[in-house]
Amino acid sequence: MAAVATPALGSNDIPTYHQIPETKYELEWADLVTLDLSQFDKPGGKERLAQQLHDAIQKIGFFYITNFGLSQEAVDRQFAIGKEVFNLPMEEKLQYRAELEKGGYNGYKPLGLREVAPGIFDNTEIYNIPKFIPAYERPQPEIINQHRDEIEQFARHIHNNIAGKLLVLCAIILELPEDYFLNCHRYEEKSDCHLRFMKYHHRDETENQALDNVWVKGHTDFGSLTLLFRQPVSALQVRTPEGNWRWVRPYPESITVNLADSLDFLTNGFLKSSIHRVVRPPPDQQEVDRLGVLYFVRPEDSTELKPVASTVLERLGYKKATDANAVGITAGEWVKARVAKGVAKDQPRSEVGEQTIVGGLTAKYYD
Ligand SMILES: O=C(O)CCC(=O)C(=O)O
Ligand SMILES: [Fe+2]
Repeated sequence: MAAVATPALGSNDIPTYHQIPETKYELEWADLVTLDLSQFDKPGGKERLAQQLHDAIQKIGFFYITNFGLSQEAVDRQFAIGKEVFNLPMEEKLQYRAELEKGGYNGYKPLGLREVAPGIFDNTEIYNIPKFIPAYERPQPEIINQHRDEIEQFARHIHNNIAGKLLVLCAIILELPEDYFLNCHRYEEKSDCHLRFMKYHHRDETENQALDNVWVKGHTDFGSLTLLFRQPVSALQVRTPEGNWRWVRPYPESITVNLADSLDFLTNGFLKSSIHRVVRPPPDQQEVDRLGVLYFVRPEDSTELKPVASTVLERLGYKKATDANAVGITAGEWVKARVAKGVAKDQPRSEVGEQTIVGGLTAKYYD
């Protein structure tokens, strides 16, 4: 019998991840600013980046960052690990199911948990990995345990060296002490920050039509910042202030970043939580399952979501709390309530509009 050639893999090795080509279609792309983080430590660099970020958020709370200190190889390793996680047998993945109904989100979220249109269920599988601190130790699949050091290094780098820089830029914009937001985003403290592997299963024509091609309705994210590592399948769209949807182009070697609810609350709407959605990819990418690697940055659980005292907010008229209901609610409560509402059976997620979350606060969903 002829021997079957197998690649020489060590026990911890996994296949190299190859990204597919970008779409050939010319879509209506969003015009996003790129922040080159290699400028951060140069003289005057932080201030220039803060100015750029300030301009970006006036238009749209989405931007790219480059030169963030992780090689493409390191990023691709995370895609490779994520792919292996989703390739595990369903019964194994279900052993790590997240307690979504109780507002817990760490672990596995199976495909099709939410009915997004009558008889049609969501097309995402998610695996969330919390911070690597004792409070969040939990059983993980072997594939994660085997690569734990690599994943932890990756996550800590994102948190401390990428998100940390962006939080400093936010403080500079608000003329606050540079470490202002760092003090409520400490890695060792409890918070809902997590690294996420996410897989969108492609849909057939009938499903796409029933959904008007919208896979995830327009929404804002819950935390402070969301970081999306570049992947080539075009599907993410941002909503412009004029209410138009524009595609986010997969910019080479970049991370796409958006601002989220908690920063919006903390700045009384000055740092705007950006509205985005996920739609059917263009025809040349329709048959692929879209794998994502994301990092969600959220304030420490105990952070009260009340507006900060900033002279900039005062000057620009953002001082008065317009949404008094956010005062007294903590970041931890907000996120848990939003997660739990997101899976609750009685919530018409399929509809556009406002959803009550906690203490009179609402979340809006867009077409
Ligand atoms: O997959 C994407 O590009 C965006 C995902 C997203 O909006 C989310 O998970 O909140
Ligand atoms: Fe989102």
